Amino acid sequence: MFADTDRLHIAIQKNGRLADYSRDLLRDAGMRVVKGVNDLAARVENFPLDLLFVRDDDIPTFVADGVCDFGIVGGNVLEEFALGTPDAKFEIVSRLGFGRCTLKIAGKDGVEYASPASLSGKRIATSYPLIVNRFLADAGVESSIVTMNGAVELAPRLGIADFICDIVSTGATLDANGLVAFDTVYESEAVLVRAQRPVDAAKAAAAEQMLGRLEGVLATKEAKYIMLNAGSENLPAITALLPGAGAPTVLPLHGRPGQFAVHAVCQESVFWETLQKLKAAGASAILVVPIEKMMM
Ligand SMILES: Nc1ncnc2c1ncn2[C@@H]1O[C@H](COP(=O)(O)OP(=O)(O)OP(=O)(O)O)[C@@H](O)[C@H]1O
Ligand SMILES: O=P(O)(O)OC[C@H]1O[C@H](OP(=O)(O)OP(=O)(O)O)[C@H](O)[C@@H]1O
Ligand SMILES: [Mg+2]
Repeated sequence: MFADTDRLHIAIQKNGRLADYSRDLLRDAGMRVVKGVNDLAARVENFPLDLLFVRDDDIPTFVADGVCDFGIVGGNVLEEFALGTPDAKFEIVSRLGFGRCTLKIAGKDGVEYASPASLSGKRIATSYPLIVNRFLADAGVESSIVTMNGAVELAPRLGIADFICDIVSTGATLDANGLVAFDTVYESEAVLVRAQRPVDAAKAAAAEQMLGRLEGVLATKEAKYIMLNAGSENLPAITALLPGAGAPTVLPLHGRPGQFAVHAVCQESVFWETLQKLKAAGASAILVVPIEKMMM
């Protein structure tokens, strides 16, 4: 299957934080995955695409080496790879809005941290030595880095490091280990990464089609169709409140002079607060409906 050069290949995480989101994204783009010959690869039956299920750490290499045309990987993992492989050829096609987390400097509750200078001469445990190195270099600080592949949060308790730099999302893992976050080193989310190498016209066309669909899926995730009624005097204030909407459609309401229906696609999240503001600005009969598919 891997040798089939007519088909696109995408590497996604086999198990872990990004695995389900990655599969869901491809499914939402209409890719019907059939079970593979083993659990390391699978074929899409209605599109020239094969999926490779791998460890997240291997995804940047697969893409940069051209084994895969695309990959879905945490921005943090890709950044660490890029710092260690400056000649690697790849490009980030889009940020995917899931796998959001932050690399943070943390230490035992009570340890002193005022600024990065507090790390001077200290030991920092991390799985992201190159990102941490850059952070230290930017701050003009010298520390020693202890590289660990996992369970980084244990390092201060084990006495092998004074600080850690690890992934934080809710902060529950830090809490559970008696650690406190002091500083932000890197903000991350999952990204779609693409190999930079020439491909034949058919494959290039398939890649563009896939990207168009993925763009549509990402755009519809937040997007909502909003409908409301309002008097003409309130239209300017109301249209200004619609989040990420282009020019809305404004139609006169039958038998109600001076009253209009406003329809718009909002590209950004529509929160309850927005609806309350719209109502206060004179809107009534406000409806917000999800958009299933969109192609711009
Ligand atoms: N708590 C979290 N919340 C949100 N995103 C996270 C969180 N932890 C990790 N991530 C993101 O998901 C990616 C994968 O995390 P995961 O913990 O599944 O990796 P892993 O254990 O190294 O998996 P693998 O077995 O593939 O090597 C991380 O690189 C990061 O981008
Ligand atoms: O701030 P929190 O919401 O607690 O999330 C942070 C934790 O999540 C990740 O680990 P994960 O749970 O994916 O397990 P892993 O260590 O086996 O990768 C990460 O390595 C942190 O330990
Ligand atoms: Mg990993």
